[in-house]
Amino acid sequence: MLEKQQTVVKRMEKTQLLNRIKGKLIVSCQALEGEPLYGSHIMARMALAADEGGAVAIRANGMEDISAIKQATNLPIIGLVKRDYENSNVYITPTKREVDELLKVGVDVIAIDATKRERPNGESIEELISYIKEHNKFILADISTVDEGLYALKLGVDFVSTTLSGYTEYTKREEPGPDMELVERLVNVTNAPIFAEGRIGNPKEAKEMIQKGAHTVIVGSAITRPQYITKIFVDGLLD
Ligand SMILES: CC(=O)N[C@H](C=O)[C@@H](O)[C@H](O)[C@H](O)COP(=O)(O)O
Repeated sequence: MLEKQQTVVKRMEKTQLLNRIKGKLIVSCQALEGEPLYGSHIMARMALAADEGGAVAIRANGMEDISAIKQATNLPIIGLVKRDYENSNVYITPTKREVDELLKVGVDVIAIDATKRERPNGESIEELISYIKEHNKFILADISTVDEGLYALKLGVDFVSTTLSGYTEYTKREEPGPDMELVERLVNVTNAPIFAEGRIGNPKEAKEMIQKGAHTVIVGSAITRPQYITKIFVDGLLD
């Protein structure tokens, strides 16, 4: 009976979260070592600013940033851990080690690289997803193709995000801007919630993603990376 009740509670929590973010903006507050705004206290202020501006959730990287952000805002957190491994190009929550760190710090959703690429230490996407599900956590699958999204859903992830379109060897593209087509194709083949993420540069593009069927939009650099925003203006003056 207890298991059945837990399932019902999780389903209600998922519905509440989806209703809270539907058609709204999630802000990714991330800065890696070497970026001007690197530092948990800075990312916490970024998250507070995003909250004040009307963001409905925060995407954040690493235990320190997530812990600091949780002090600054009560918004739901999509957590990930970026870590490079020698024998793999997968760096967004690549293994159980990163999942354990997110379980320790506490997040609402765990974001993982769910591309078809080789994972570090021979770990498989199947075992990573079942490990997270054993811990009763919602999963956001960061993908770069429709097939990766469908496969991740088959494995039981809760949501799919177009985060890695243009970043995998087999989806590299020169033109700037978000992958509207990937969102459109995904919403046409599944009813699962599709999050539009990656290179969304302005409110018009964000709105277009929602109109194409994305459940929510996640924007990072265009809001939280001033070095990127400055370059957009500098380049714009040269046009
Ligand atoms: C490719 C990769 O590692 N993307 C990361 C995923 O967590 C973040 O660095 C992005 O900022 C985030 O996905 C939002 O995208 P954009 O910054 O383009 O709005």
